[in-house]
Amino acid sequence: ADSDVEQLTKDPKNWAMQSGNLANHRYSELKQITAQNAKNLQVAWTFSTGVLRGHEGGPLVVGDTMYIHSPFPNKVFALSLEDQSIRWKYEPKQDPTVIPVMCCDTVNRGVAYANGKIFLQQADTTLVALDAKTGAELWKIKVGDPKIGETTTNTPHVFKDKVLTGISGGEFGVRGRVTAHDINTGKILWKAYSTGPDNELMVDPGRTMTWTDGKMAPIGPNSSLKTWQGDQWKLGGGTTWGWYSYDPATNLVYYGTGNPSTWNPRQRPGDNKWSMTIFARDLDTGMAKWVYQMTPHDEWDYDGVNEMILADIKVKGQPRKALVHFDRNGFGYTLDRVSGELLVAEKYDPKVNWATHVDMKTGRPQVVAKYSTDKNGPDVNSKGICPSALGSKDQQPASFNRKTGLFYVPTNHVCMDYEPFQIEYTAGQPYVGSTLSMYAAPNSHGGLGNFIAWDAGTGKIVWSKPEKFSVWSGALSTAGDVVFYGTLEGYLKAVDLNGKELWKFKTPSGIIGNVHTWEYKGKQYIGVLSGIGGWAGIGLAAGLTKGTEGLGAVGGYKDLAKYTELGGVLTVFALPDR
Ligand SMILES: O=C(O)c1cc(C(=O)O)c2c(n1)C(=O)C(=O)c1cc(C(=O)O)[nH]c1-2
Repeated sequence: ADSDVEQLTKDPKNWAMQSGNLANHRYSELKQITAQNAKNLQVAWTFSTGVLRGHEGGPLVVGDTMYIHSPFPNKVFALSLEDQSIRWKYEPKQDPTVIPVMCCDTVNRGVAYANGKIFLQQADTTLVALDAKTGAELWKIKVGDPKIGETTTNTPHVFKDKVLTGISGGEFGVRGRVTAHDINTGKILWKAYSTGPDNELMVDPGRTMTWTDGKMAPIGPNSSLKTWQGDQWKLGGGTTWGWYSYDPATNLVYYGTGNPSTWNPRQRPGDNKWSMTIFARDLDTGMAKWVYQMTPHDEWDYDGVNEMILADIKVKGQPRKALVHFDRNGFGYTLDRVSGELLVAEKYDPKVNWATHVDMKTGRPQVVAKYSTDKNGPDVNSKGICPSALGSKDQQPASFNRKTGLFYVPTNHVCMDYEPFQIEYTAGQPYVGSTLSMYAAPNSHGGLGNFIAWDAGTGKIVWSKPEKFSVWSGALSTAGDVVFYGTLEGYLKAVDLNGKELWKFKTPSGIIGNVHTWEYKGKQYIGVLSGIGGWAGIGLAAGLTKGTEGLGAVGGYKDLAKYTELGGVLTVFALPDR
């Protein structure tokens, strides 16, 4: 039977999934807080998680209870919304040797809820189900092995009667996959890899389709194996640490795969399928209906895992069941989510220079030779590549506003120098093979970020608001015509539908969490986790100082230390009582 999660997300008083609903909208129908009164927002209450390092994701609200998570050691708190008392607290025991095999800070993107259970995906790859009333463990299962660099950071995704887990470790030669579990027992129902033989990919060579020559065509046999040398696919990456979505009408689940391992592209000739790919799979069987590879043979670390947003919008004048995806590679993609057809692929940061455009017939980006780190070769520093390896956007999810039909997108405005080198694989050791430095996009406003509004039907930027740092926080838009996002300095900001700043508040630490909203006893609240970290904040989070450390992020974001310090705190806002 289906779980209650879909029903719970239909009541805007709840915030029952990390992204608000199955379609990853990050949009709320609540409208007590409006563009007119947002300037009056005040702090209602705060809560410290007691954990330092980066706080991604956000709490869930179901009924009168809030569920708050933390980064490693992955604590979970159930708070009463009545008096903020702690109903229960859960803290798993985990071996801290997992910390050094997490590429981009000890982040966790939050818990999931369904049928009276809380699902937590721990850093050490344990998926645990807790009783939402008591915090008691109901079952747990380990989905990976940190000894070979496998960790988990993404939220578990509950769709219907299943909970889906991903895997991280593209920087350690981990072989990506998605695993579907029974929500009642944790039992594995299917497991689908990103690379390898057809049966392990869970594809049907004759029926799994992809965009070829301006139309959909079957992928054919050995579609992944053919695109790797020897058995390199076994260490091939394509990890699955992003934000998935699900469409009940088609029963398809959508997610993206990350970079191929290693970052030295000369070592892995071929298209490296199906890394950097959007998968559409039948939720019940796990079989792929269609796939689309955004960045064949990646040479820049443009992981394809960013959120898959399902939106019914007009594309070039025609109503479409679309999937919208802001890829790390700097292109905003609009696809038909039923068939997989490519509809729009345009740059959502005008500084993107590694490719001139996406060829709409082949679906392939047209790479500029000067920025090809493979052509330039190992031990050559390819300079001035935009975007940097963090992409024009990383994991920070955008909001789809069902009223305006537009997307509000937190972005990076960062370029890089990238120097690949030969690397040998050693299990559990970094398998990166590149030295990076990062800096604000040259000849622009000097900042490292923009917060933009995007029209996915035409592929055009509607407005762009410059930011000093990358916007590493998930956005929220509401029926009150307000858009919220957090900044790395620590401001929570409210802007109107034209991007005009209405209000801001400096929270205790830099924000990489996602803004969310709920209603309790007739009052609308806005909440956000602060706690600097993630890849952009890794210098502060892990105490690194050398510019090229943190894969180049330490140098790029060194000025953050002038604005903020570590510490995980939830800050909750509301309008004053009249
Ligand atoms: O390839 C991977 O498995 C993997 C995992 C993660 C992660 O799990 O956090 C990140 C990345 N890659 C990555 O490329 C990246 O830019 C990144 C940023 C962050 C973050 O939380 O700020 N995580 C990750």
